Order: sequence, then C-alpha cells, then structure tokens
Amino acid sequence: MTITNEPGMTLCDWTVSGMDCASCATKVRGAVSRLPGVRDVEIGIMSERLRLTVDERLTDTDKIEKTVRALGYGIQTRAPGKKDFVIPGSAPESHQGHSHDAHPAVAKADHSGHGSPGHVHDDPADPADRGKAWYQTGKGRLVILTGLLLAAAWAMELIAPQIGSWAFVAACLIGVAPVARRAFAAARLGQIFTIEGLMTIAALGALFINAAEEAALVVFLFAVGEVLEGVAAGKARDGIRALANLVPKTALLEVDGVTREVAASSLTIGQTVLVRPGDRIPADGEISDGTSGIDESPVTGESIPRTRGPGENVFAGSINTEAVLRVTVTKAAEDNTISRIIRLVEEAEEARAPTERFIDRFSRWYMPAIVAVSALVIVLPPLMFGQSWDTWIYRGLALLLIGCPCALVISVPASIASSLSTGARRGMLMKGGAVIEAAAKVSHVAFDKTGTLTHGRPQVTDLVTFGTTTEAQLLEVAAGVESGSSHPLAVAILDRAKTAGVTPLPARDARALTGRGVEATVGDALAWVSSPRHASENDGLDGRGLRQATIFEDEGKTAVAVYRKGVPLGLIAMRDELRPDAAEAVRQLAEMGISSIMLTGDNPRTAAAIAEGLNIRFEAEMMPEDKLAAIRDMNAQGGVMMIGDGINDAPALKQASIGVAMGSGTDVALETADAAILRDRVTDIPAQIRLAQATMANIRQNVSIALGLKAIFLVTTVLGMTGLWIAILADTGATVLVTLNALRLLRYNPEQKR
Ligand SMILES: Nc1ncnc2c1ncn2[C@@H]1O[C@H](COP(=O)(O)OP(=O)(O)OP(=O)(O)O)[C@@H](O)[C@H]1O
Ligand SMILES: [Zn+2]
Repeated sequence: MTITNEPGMTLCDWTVSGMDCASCATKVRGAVSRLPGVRDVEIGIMSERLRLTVDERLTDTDKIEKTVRALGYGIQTRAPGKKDFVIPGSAPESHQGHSHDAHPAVAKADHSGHGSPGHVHDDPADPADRGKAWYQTGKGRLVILTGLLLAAAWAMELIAPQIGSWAFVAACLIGVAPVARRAFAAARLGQIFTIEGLMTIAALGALFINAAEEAALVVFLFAVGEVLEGVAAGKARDGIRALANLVPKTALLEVDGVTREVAASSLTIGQTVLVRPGDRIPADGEISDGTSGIDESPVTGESIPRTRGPGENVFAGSINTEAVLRVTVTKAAEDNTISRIIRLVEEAEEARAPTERFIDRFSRWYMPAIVAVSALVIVLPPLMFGQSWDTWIYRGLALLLIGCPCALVISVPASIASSLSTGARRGMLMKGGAVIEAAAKVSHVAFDKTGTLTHGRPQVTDLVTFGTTTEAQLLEVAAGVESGSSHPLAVAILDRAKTAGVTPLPARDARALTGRGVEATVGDALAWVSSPRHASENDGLDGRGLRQATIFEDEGKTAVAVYRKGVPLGLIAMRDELRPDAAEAVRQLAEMGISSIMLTGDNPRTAAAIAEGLNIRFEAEMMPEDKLAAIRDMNAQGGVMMIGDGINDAPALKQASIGVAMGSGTDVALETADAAILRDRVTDIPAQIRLAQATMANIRQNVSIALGLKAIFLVTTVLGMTGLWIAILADTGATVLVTLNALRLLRYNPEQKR
C-alpha cells in the first residue's frame, strides 16, 4: 500500500531507530495510529522508516516524536534541512522557527530501543546518557546480568542459600526494570499486549511463586535474545545501508576553473564537477570532458566497466576507473538513479506481502488469545481439580511467554529485506513482497521484442529505391517524416541519413499510425514511412516491392516502405541484433517450467526468423490493444510476467501480474513497472524469478519454524515437560533462527541454476 497525498492531508516521513523485533513495529504502528489526525501509518522494520498520512487534527508533529520516544525508540525526520511537515491552512512561519529537523542530538541521546548494537549512529554524545542507553539496550543489560547471576550463584554455593536467593531476586528485578518501563509506556499508549508486558508479568509471577533462580534466568535469556535479534536485524539492514553509502558525500565543484569541495547533496543541475580516477561520481550527469572506464556495478550490478566519453551519461555512485572527467550535473541529488533505487527498495520493504498481512491479522488475536488461555490454565486446574496453584501458575506463565508472536511477525519482512538487497546488488529490483509473491508463481513470461530480446538499436542494412528515386532522396524523405519520432526504427533511419550526409526534408503535421508507421507532410505532399503491408494497402508499394520486403523479412530484418501519395519511393531494411543471452534465458525459463512468448508489432516473417533462433513462441502484428488482450488471457491461466523497455509498453506492463522494465541506463522507467532489470541481461529474468521462488521458500521455512516451535512448546508446557526458560528460548530462539535463516538469502546467487 502506498500513501498518496490526498487534498487536506500531509505526508510525514521519519526514521525510527532501535526497532529490532517485529513487535516493535506493531507497537509503534499501534501507538502512532491512535493519535488524533493520523489517517494512515506505514512502517518498515528493516528500512526503519515511518510514513504517516495526517490531516489537520494533528496540530504538532512533536506528538509523533514524543509517542515514539516514549516507547523507547529514536526518531528523526527523513529529509534534514527540509520542512517535510506543513499543516494545511496554518501559517508556514509558525513552523519555521520550530524546526523538527534540528533534533539529531536529541534523537541520538534517546536511543533506548531494544537491543540495537548494530547502530553506529546511536552513540549518545553525553557520557551519562551513553551509559544509560547502553544499559537499556539488551547488550548492556546482558553484561550486568551475567555478572549478577554469577555473583548470585557464587553466593548460593559459598555464603548462604538465602543470600543467594535474594541475589537472584535482585538480578531479576534489575534486569526486568527497563523492560517493565517499556511495557508500561506502551500500555499507556494503548498497546497492552506487548512482549515486554508478557516478559514483565512472567518474571514477576515467577518471583511470586518463589522461582527466583528461574525468573533471573528468563530475564537473562530475554536479554540474550534481544542482543541476537539486534545483531541479526542489523545484518539484514546492512544491504540497504550499503546502497545509501554508494553516493559520495562530497563533490569537487568547478566554477570558472577553480574547484572546491561541496556537499554532493547541494549540487544543482548544470553545474560541473571534477571526478578524479578512483573516485565515485557524485551526481547523475553527462560527461563534458574526458574519456574513462566507468564501473557501474554499484548502481546497475553490471560488473564490466564501460568506456564513456563526452556526451555520454553517467550515474551517481559509479566509479571512475581511469582518467579525470568533467561531468555536467543533470539531476538533483534526490532524483539520481541511485536515490530512486534506494527509495524504491525502502518502499518495497514497507509494501507488505499478502502473507505478511495475514500474519499481522493473525498475531493481533493470537497474543490476547494466549493471554486468555494462560489465565485459564492458571485458574482452572487448581479450582476444578484441586491441583497445586504453584504448578499451574508456573505453567501459565510459561505459556504467556510462548504468546509472543515475534518470530512469526518478523519471518516475512526479514526474508523480504534480504531478498531485496540480494536483488539490488545485481540490478534486479522488485517493488515489495506482493511482487515477489507473484513473481514466484509466474507461469508465463511475455517478452516485447525490441529492447528486451534484442538490443533495441536497429541499424539500417539495405536501401532499395524505385524508379528514378536516388538513395539520397529516399533518405531525405524518410528522415524528414521520422524526424519527430523517437521510435527505434526512426532513430535508425535518422542515424543513417546523418552518416550519409543527408539533411532531412522539413516536415510538418507528423502523426504516428500506431503499429503501422508515421505520416507527415513533406513539401506540399503527404508522405509515409510504414510497414510494407500498410503501404501496399495504400498504393505505396507494388507487388515487386512487396516481394522484396518479404525477402528482407525472412532474413529477420524489419522493412519499411517510403512513399508519397501514390508514389512508391523505396524500401529501408533494418536489423536489430538479438541480445547474446536471449536464447539462454528462454531455455532457462523452459527448464523452470515457464513458457515464454514474444509479442511484437512487427510482421510474422521477421518475428518467425527471430523466434527461430530463440526457440520461443510468438504472436506478430499486434496492436497495443492486442497485447493487452493476450496478457489478460495469460493472466487468467496463471501469473504472467511481462518484460518491456518500460517506455512505450507501460499499459501492457500494468496489465500483467508483474511488469518488468528492462534496459540499462537512464531510460529505465523504474516507477512505471513492478520490477526492473538494470543490466543488459535477459538471463536476469529467470534469475529474478529464481530469487522470488527462493524468497518464498525461505518465508515458508520461517513460518514453519516459528509456528512449529510454538506449537511444540505449547504442548510440552501445558504437560509440564518444559518450563519458563525453555519458553523464553522458544520465543527469542525462534526469532533469531528465523532471522538467521532469512540472512541466508543474502548469500543466495540467483544467477546460478539450481
Ligand atoms: N516510426 C516508425 N517508422 C516506421 N515504421 C514504424 C514506425 N512505428 C511503427 N512502425 C511500423 O509498425 C510496426 C509495429 O511497430 P510498433 O512500434 O507497434 O511495434 P512494437 O510491438 O513496439 O515492436 P516490437 O515488438 O519490435 O517491440 C513496425 O514493425 C513498423 O513496421
Ligand atoms: Zn520479540
């Protein structure tokens, strides 16, 4: 679900730090959504991002900050230096002085969230605060508790059991205090069933029935769990952090021959930056001076550096490998390709998969249900069958701990986060869990021909002239008609005219005839460049010309006819080379049980010649609406993934279960598709499906681990076979296990066939 800015509503964008466990996100979401004026809350555990849609009833963002801080997490606005919250109708000045961005110091000092050892940025500046924060994180508590437990055990052995016992009580109370504080804060904000709450009740309850040793052990294990959860979550996040670190912070700005270092985020369009060999390029731009090898692997995943020279585009984050370059900035920092990719990956993490929504709903009643069952377990046997209270209180408390749905809730986002960073490293982007789920189930892949199976850069191969027309005259007219068009065929014709030194004739009223060609007025007559079939239907091509066109088409070339009203001028044949790995991609898909089809507007003979080399089914002479219908049919027979260049086949991409934009470089329409492939590799399509399948398998494993462990220990607890500390292990242990399993996806190589 994406949040849109409806009229009268505003979007707030925050970073929340310290959320390592899934119940954290649930807690923050629950508490914040209770604030008046908050309409919609999106939260990503892995991206640490909190986005809100609010209306005018929320008069001050301080409320959001306070709420999140009260729960024990750090919060910072997303766009430093930018006012990202304006209340409609209120005077902007009243908010200027009251900056929400000026809080980094406060945010830093307040990182008391549960276990966040992985965070570099949460070292509080003040030593006293640092000590406090350290204690409140699981890590600090763990060190202190370890000491206390050892001391208590030693006292019990060597001094007196009674003193040892008290030492355990003390350890338990010290350990549970910060947990209880968080539980209390959450309860005050309306979040009654939290893992901290259950923990506190279980620890105090164990003290109550004189199980101090075990209570202390439970508190200790909980701290262990928090530390491990923090480490694991930090690892899962690293992928995204690494992306964000790709863009250099500073740039060498050149003004009037003088260079000085400036913040990369301050660069504006049109400025010139100097990029030394070995440096990362600070902004998307065009090379104005110099030629060098550019390693784009950080952005597109393409590992072979390419030589780029003046006039060519480069991406922010790529590495200049050889020579000094001057680059003219063409995009502001937030519009850089890499920034768009990062935003996309972050948003992808927040877009919850259907499975995840189901689990969220499930956990909402699961926790209260377990609390109710625990209460019954405590009360019923002693009251009805006269059994011992202590036994059943103990079992009830253990059940409470099993009531934490953490492992289950984190199972899906952890897998998805790992999967997204694995994909992003290879230039494979998928917009969220729902897309991954759909991609894993795909049964058909439909390819557009140009720009996906082929390079999308056709070259003119043959010119045929009729009557007295010369090649120059033919090109003059054709280039004139095509001069307004950006169609790959038009580009090829204009290119050829240029190399032949022919100036296109001036043309006006150019009009695209979808799927057929272009018409325009050249001089005082209408002229066309169109498919042979369209031309022969309009007296632009005679039988002999049509036969010649057929010959070209059988060779896999695309022929277009050029003619004036009733006067055939000639034929232009063009060939678009197949991508070298297209056949391999189709073969891999077939191996995976997925059928491929090529949908093209080109004629059946050219299509057949191309399809033969690929071993792919095809449908030719398809108008855009035919493509839509074909995709709708395939949708009905199971999922279909449509691959296009994302520029002119947006409707078909939208119609498919998954639309994948493919193509390297600036033109990838990241925003229009569900997924994107940034490298020039068709085999990335089967790889992406493999990654999706591996992700879904990982999620299934995680859900089984989480539910399986809970189910087993639920039974053993009620039967009295396992106790409190096993219960806590079953919770935090499962969470850690699930996160570790998700991390395996970081090392998964989707390019390797299974
Ligand atoms: N600008 C143009 N100049 C000449 N012919 C054109 C032009 N645009 C379209 N045509 C004719 O229409 C046919 C179909 O074009 P269209 O752009 O609809 O195909 P497409 O389905 O996008 O192609 P592909 O499957 O190759 O990606 C082309 O093969 C060509 O014969
Ligand atoms: Zn938890």
